[in-house]
Amino acid sequence: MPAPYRITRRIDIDAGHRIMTHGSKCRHLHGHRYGIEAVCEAVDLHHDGEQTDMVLDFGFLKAEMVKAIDEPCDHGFIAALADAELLEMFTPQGRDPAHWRNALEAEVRAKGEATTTDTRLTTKLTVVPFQPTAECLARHWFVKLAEPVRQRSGGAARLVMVRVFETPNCAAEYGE
Ligand SMILES: Nc1nc2c(c(=O)[nH]1)N=C([C@H](O)[C@H](O)COP(=O)(O)OP(=O)(O)OP(=O)(O)O)CN2
Repeated sequence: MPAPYRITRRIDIDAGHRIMTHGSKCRHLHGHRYGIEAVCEAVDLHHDGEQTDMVLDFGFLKAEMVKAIDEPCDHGFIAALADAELLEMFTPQGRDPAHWRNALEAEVRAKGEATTTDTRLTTKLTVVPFQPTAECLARHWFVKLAEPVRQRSGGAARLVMVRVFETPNCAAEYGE
C-alpha cells in the first residue's frame, strides 16, 4: 500500500550544459533555468519534536537540495566526463588537458561528480559520468538526496522521486 502522506519541495537553478550525443540543437552549449522537485512520502507523521505533524520539514528538505544540487551546479556548467573536447575548452591556460581531466575523472569515479573552479575562466564546472540529460540529472540528484532525506526525517520519510524541468514544458522523473 502506498504511504498516504507526500510532500514536494522545489528549487530552481541556472546552469549550462550540452548533450554531445544529441542529433540536433542540444549539442550546442546552452543553459536552462532548471526546476527541481523532490517528492517524499511517509506512512505516518512525526508525533513529537520540531517536525510534529510533518513528513519532513520543508526547510530541512530545501537545505539538503541546496547542498546536493544548488551548491555544485547553480550558475555553473554541467559537463559529461566523456565530452573531451568540451573539457579541453575548460582546461586552465598552460595546463595539460589530459592531466587536468584525469584528476577530475578520479574524483568523478570516487564521488559520482566533480565540481571545480580551477578552470580556464575560473567558472564553476561540474563533471558527471553521464550525458547531462534531464533523466540522468534526475537519477543523479535522487541518489544524492535519498539518504539525507532519511536522516533529516529521523527515518520517517522516504524520497520517492526527483523531477527535473529543463524548460517549463519538458520534465523527466526518476523514482524508486
Ligand atoms: N528526453 C529528453 N529529451 C531531450 C532532452 C533531455 O534531457 N531529455 N534535452 C534536450 C535539450 O537539452 C533541450 O534544451 C530541451 O528540449 P526541447 O524541447 O527541444 O527544447 P525547446 O527549446 O523547444 O523547449 P520549449 O519548452 O518548447 O521552449 C532535448 N531533448
